[in-house]
Amino acid sequence: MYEQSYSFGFEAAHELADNVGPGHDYAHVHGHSFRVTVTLRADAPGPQGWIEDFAVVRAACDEVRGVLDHRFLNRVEGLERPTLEVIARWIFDRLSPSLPALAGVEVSRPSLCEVVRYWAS
Ligand SMILES: Nc1nc2c(c(=O)[nH]1)N=C([C@H](O)[C@H](O)COP(=O)(O)OP(=O)(O)OP(=O)(O)O)CN2
Ligand SMILES: [Zn+2]
Repeated sequence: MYEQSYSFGFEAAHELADNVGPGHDYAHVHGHSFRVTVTLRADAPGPQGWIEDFAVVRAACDEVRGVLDHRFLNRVEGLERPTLEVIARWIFDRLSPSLPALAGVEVSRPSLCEVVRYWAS
């Protein structure tokens, strides 16, 4: 089994007012630095000797980063409730058409030691 990973970061704001009571810290608009790691998996490399060209992975991730970086996530379609869990699944669904070997997406806030992983079952 082979795995290939690529990471990128983005900065964004959000609020989670629907998850908590009024006045709770999460209900106020606030920002985080997010770190994303996407993992591709294959039993064996393809005929070119790789799972996927890193340039292809980077280009797909750049497109996603462009939608998320310096944005208010609640206003991004599909991210109306922007928890790490929802963000991980949103990124997976956005990348999987162009990265067929995509196995999972990890989204973390390194400064808070908080990590969520979504894996295709
Ligand atoms: N399972 C999850 N739990 C929480 C999520 C999440 O996405 N998945 N998100 C949050 C909020 O985004 C919250 O803002 C996270 O911050 P928190 O852990 O409370 O840390 P602080 O904001 O207190 O850290 P600072 O040092 O003040 O930035 C909560 N839970
Ligand atoms: Zn938050």
